[in-house]
Amino acid sequence: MAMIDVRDLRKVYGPKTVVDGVSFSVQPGEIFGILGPNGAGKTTTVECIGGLRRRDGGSISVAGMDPAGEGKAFREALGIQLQESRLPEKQTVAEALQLYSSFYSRPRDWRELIERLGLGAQARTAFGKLSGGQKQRLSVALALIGNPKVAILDELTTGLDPTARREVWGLLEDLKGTGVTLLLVSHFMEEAERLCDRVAVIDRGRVVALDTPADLAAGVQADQRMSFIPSGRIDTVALQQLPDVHQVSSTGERVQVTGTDNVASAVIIALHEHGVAVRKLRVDQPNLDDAFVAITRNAEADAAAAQPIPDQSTAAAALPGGHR
Ligand SMILES: Nc1ncnc2c1ncn2[C@@H]1O[C@H](COP(=O)(O)OP(=O)(O)OP(=O)(O)O)[C@@H](O)[C@H]1O
Repeated sequence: MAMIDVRDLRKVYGPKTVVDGVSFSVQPGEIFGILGPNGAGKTTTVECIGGLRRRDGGSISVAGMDPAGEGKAFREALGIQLQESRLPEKQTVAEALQLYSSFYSRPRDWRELIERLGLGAQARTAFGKLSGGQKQRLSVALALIGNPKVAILDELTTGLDPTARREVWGLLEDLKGTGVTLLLVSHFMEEAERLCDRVAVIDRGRVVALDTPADLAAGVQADQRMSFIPSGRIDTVALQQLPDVHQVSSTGERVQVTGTDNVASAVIIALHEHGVAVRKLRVDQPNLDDAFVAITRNAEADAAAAQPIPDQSTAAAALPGGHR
């Protein structure tokens, strides 16, 4: 049975439908990512799943429970880290964690948790004195303190420096083996690629792609990119004419070439034939970042194509002095 099952979820604010038929299910122990542009409906979706917002349509099941009928068993099963967490300014890290521990029947050891999250030295620091990154780490700790079956982490590492980000990723990788199911909202493709078993891309309130990060990246019709420093002068016009090459450019002594899957070997062989070696070679395959850009660009084009063509007579009539 799925740990999270969302069917045809809808959420409306006034005249605006911000979640428009979202469906997906997450298996026990899976790390599932939700990606999407700003305002796509990601937070609204996970807040409905977490029982923090009332849905307007569809069904949700989390560990077999409906968040709309939320009770103690539901709160025990779920940990939520939200984009902005606010605690009393004077409450210390230790006090907050002890208080949150008391809400659960099987809490984690908070001392071990803050050590893992690099917050050990701040145990006696008041919330108001923590840096943005430290507040973020504390909010992750508060989401995990109850040993939840499901944790929802919304923009988990936003505001963290690269080292802290990697520490948090390490903690989640450790958690993965323990069977907890993680629902992760992220803007970082590297984070999703590294942590998530599968991701859903949400755009304008709809799921526009759902797959493993590797399969989403493999599905992108993007050029392969290579760059290198040639050992001698090269004829960029001749390079541009190779059948596998789409574009050649250069920055300083480094030459960038894009083209088909075969572009790297085609360029290396062609240059070798002219006695030029390729140094400091970099070849980039399309990644989740490319997939995200392609998927959301396609979704935008589909949405534009679906716009009704304005009725010319009405449009003209609406103009000052328009024909009636
Ligand atoms: N309480 C609210 N009342 C009215 N509109 C809202 C409310 N909360 C969110 N919205 C709107 O719903 C849409 C989706 O917002 P949501 O926060 O779910 O997007 P998101 O994908 O999480 O965005 P971001 O990546 O910027 O955090 C946005 O247009 C937002 O302005």
